[in-house]
Amino acid sequence: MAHRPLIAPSILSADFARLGAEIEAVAGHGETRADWVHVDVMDAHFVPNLTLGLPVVQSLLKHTDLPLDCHLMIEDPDRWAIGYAEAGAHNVTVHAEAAGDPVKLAKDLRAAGAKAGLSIKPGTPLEDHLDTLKHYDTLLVMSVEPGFGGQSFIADVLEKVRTARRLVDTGHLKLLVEIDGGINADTIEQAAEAGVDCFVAGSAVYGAGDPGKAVAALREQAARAAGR
Ligand SMILES: O=C(CO)[C@H](O)[C@H](O)COP(=O)(O)O
Repeated sequence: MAHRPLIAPSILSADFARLGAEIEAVAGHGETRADWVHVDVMDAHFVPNLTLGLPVVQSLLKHTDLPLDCHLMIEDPDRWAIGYAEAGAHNVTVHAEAAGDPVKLAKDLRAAGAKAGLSIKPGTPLEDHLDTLKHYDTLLVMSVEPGFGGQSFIADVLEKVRTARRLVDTGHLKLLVEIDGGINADTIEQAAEAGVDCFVAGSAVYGAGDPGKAVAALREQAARAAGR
């Protein structure tokens, strides 16, 4: 992995009444600028929480030039995901546990101009999806049970990261490995050492006094741990 670590602040931990300003806070210049903004779409069915949907994403896209990394924690993503791609989201990630035909969906998302991601919950084995990973641009490994920010990092999922990393580095796969849940100054190094490319961080960024500085610090820590 030659590129610098990507940091994607999760607006799940932002003030929802000030989303535009909260994204501005990580849209500065240089090291304080986030690489992507992670948008958690939750429907209160696939996960026990309700956040935001396509109309809010459409508004955010008008407000920022940062790439939106839309993580759909919803039932029936086969029906809803394409709208996010058509709206202009950079990545649209669906859950392996929720999608009926995730490979067809990935093809449709790419045809609509987005990067296609597959996400797996902590208890979902990567082995069940190895044959189809070539169809995706990102693999989002959940390191907490999806639904809420501020949970503790589940280190067991790093074995899935290591497996994916090996397959990418040996040329068997071409995707970015992303991790989401419990990423902070105490956990980011082990994730970086395991081979993560993109780190989603909610409370570690929006719970910090200066979200931009938190982005820079996390990126530097990950780069050091990964030897970049
Ligand atoms: O998808 C998520 C939860 O389902 C969030 O993106 C994630 O938990 C980020 O929050 P934190 O960094 O505080 O764990």
